Amino acid sequence: MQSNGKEKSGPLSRSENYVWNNADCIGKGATADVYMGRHKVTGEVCAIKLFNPRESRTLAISRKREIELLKNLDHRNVIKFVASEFELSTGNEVLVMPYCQGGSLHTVLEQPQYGFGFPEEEFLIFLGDIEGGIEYLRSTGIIHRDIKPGNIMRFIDDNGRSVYKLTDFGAAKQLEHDEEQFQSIYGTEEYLHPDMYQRAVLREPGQQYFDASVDLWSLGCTIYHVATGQLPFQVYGGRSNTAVMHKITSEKKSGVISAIQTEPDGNITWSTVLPNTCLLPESLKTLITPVLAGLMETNKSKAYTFEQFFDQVKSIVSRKRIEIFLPATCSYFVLYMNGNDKYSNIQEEVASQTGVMLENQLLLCRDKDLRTIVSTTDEISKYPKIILEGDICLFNVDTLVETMPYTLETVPFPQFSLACDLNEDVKLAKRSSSVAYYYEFLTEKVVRCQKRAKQSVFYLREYIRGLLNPINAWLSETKKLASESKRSLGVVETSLTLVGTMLSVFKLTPYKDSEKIAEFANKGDVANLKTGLAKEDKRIQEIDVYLQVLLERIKEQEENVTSVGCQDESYCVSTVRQYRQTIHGVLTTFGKHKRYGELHSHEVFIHKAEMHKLEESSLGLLSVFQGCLDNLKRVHGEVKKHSGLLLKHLARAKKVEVNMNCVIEFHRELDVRLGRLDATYKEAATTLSQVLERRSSETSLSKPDGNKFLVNEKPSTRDVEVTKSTVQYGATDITDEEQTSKSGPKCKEKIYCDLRKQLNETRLGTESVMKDLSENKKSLESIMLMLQKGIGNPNGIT
Ligand SMILES: Nc1ncnc2c1ncn2[C@@H]1O[C@H](COP(=O)(O)OP(=O)(O)OP(=O)(O)O)[C@@H](O)[C@H]1O
Repeated sequence: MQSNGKEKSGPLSRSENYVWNNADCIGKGATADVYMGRHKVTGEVCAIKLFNPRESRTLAISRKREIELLKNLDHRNVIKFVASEFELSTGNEVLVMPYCQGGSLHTVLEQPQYGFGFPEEEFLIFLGDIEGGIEYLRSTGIIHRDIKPGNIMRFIDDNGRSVYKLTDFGAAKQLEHDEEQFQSIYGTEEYLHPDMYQRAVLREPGQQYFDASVDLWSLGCTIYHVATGQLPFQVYGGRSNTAVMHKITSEKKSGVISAIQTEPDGNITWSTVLPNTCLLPESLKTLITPVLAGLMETNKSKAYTFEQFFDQVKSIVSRKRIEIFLPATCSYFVLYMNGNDKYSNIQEEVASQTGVMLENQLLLCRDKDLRTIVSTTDEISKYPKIILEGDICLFNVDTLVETMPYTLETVPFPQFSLACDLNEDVKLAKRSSSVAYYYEFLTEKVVRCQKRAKQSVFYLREYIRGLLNPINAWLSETKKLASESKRSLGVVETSLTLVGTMLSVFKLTPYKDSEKIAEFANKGDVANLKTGLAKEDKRIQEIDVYLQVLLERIKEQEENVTSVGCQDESYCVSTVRQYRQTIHGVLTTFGKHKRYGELHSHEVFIHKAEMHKLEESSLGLLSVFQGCLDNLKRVHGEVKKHSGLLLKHLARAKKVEVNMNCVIEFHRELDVRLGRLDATYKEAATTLSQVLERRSSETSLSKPDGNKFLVNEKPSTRDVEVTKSTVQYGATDITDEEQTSKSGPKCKEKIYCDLRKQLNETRLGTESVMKDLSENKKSLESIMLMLQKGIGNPNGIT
């Protein structure tokens, strides 16, 4: 029948409070037609289920049961009962429900864009909703008995988000208790438990009683359908091939989640995994596969219980999703982590998904080491949004690892034909449209991977710069620190030498460590520190040269990656989208032609032209996609080269960091030892000062002959040597001989006074040095802090 181009409004039907147009039929089921209607007063849109007037006794029972059950149900994932009324003109009962704009899941899955299943986000919404609905039914003791996409509605909420709702409770049953069994058979072939299939479809005696678990099998088939866009069990010849269908479902091994026969009496391809064309990330597939296997399981001891199903699904949908880009393969992968997992769990999951060992993992969130953003003890649920929303890259710091770009599962377009078979052509156009949607998805992915791959090189470079730039700044600080330390060491050395000499000259035996101090001051630690300081000076020079060369090399590499690959990524995607829309347009035309039934010559001409367009567009789309894929390979090559070089630079940067840490460690140690020397000095100086003071007073009180002191405190030969060679007492050089000759008390008093003055001055000198030292200590601490902040891992190489 050909359209005359005029749309006619159908006759109106009414119930007490609702009105609907008979042309607005939105669905037809075995027992009823469903219309879009409105409330007579409020105008609110609703779905009116008009039950078949010529219903059998069984159908009448099922209608009553559906209405009674629905009245008592109230859950966001179960269709709501609004009213039950009677059509005014016929007296037929109608059930009024909220209108679900998205139609049934069956209609949704029929759309070409879902030809390969739901994308990740929508799939998770569906999974959570169906679990919620079934768990609610279970809590009210109801089994649905006809779970399938046709009985799940897609409601679109105010935010545009899908809410899936179970509907059609015509086959549902209220059980008295959990284990209750029943005999009646309901359900839809493709989703039917094999035992029920045997009775309902094969009409064989088989099992007499069934329990609530039949819903689980149907649920498994439905989830599989949503995840892949196809039924799990497909036999050649479809519904008519009932024997093989029953055979595969009842004889399949545990773990098998799909079985396909493509030729008459042909082999069956069993599979324990989801197909490669499935759009879900590998990690989600891994989580969902055991659930599917547990649901579609005939062996009761291995089959999932409702509780297992609820627990598993709740755990899956509540997981935290972390997307990580892997420049080595130019692909990304997704982690599904528990909220209470920690950083180490991420590392383990990354290792299991990529094979990159824990110690070789460098996880960058943009240009920062992930560990500088989150603490290793933080729970993932507390992670900032930036981490859960992407922009994380994984580098393998083991640069020797060879990598390949990842491969994508391609799907062929169907064979085009000019035979003008209207039924077949619609199928062909529909398949082409699905394939076009699939390539659109892949193109977006490929283009995104190129972009992220280039970004990852940029981020890696910035990360290395982030390590090196502060070192550069610290270097000049450290140089200042080194010269300060040198000065301090000089002053401390002089002070200690002075004190040591005084101790020796005056043979202050009551001061027990005098010998030790003198030796320590003149030969020991100070000398070591001086040598160490000179060595560190040299090391600083070397770091400086190395660092400047490294920064220069990193700069040279800049900009090289951005020039490869698709230059205008959005253009590639929009071109593919345009081709896909054209293909979809052909499907619409072919659908119209099919409805016409037969075509006149001009329409045949149009039909053929459209078929030609279909072929052209498919080829055009494939060529754009192929171009993007080739570009991805080029980008991979460049990224591999550049990230390889940068990772070598990173290893060098880590060496610089280690050397820098040594320098800082040395200064820290120097600081401690100078402090120790100061303490020694102070102790000695105090004792000396006291002794000198005492002697000064004793001398002024004593007789002119003060030899007593000198006899007792004559310096040893070694001390005299030291005194001769190294010490100046103020303006006058004092030697042993001179001391003996200038032995009058006045002279001695003066000497003691001078010495105390000198000591005091030295003491003030060292105090200011110590002040400098404490300043140095502060800048040392701030360098350490910067180092920790900048490098994030003060323990050296990861
Ligand atoms: N609330 C609704 N909003 C929008 N469309 C609806 C709604 N309820 C039902 N439909 C559409 O009507 C179709 C038939 O509805 P329903 O499944 O309730 O009828 P049925 O006769 O019980 O079906 P079955 O053949 O499964 O027994 C659905 O597949 C769906 O496309």
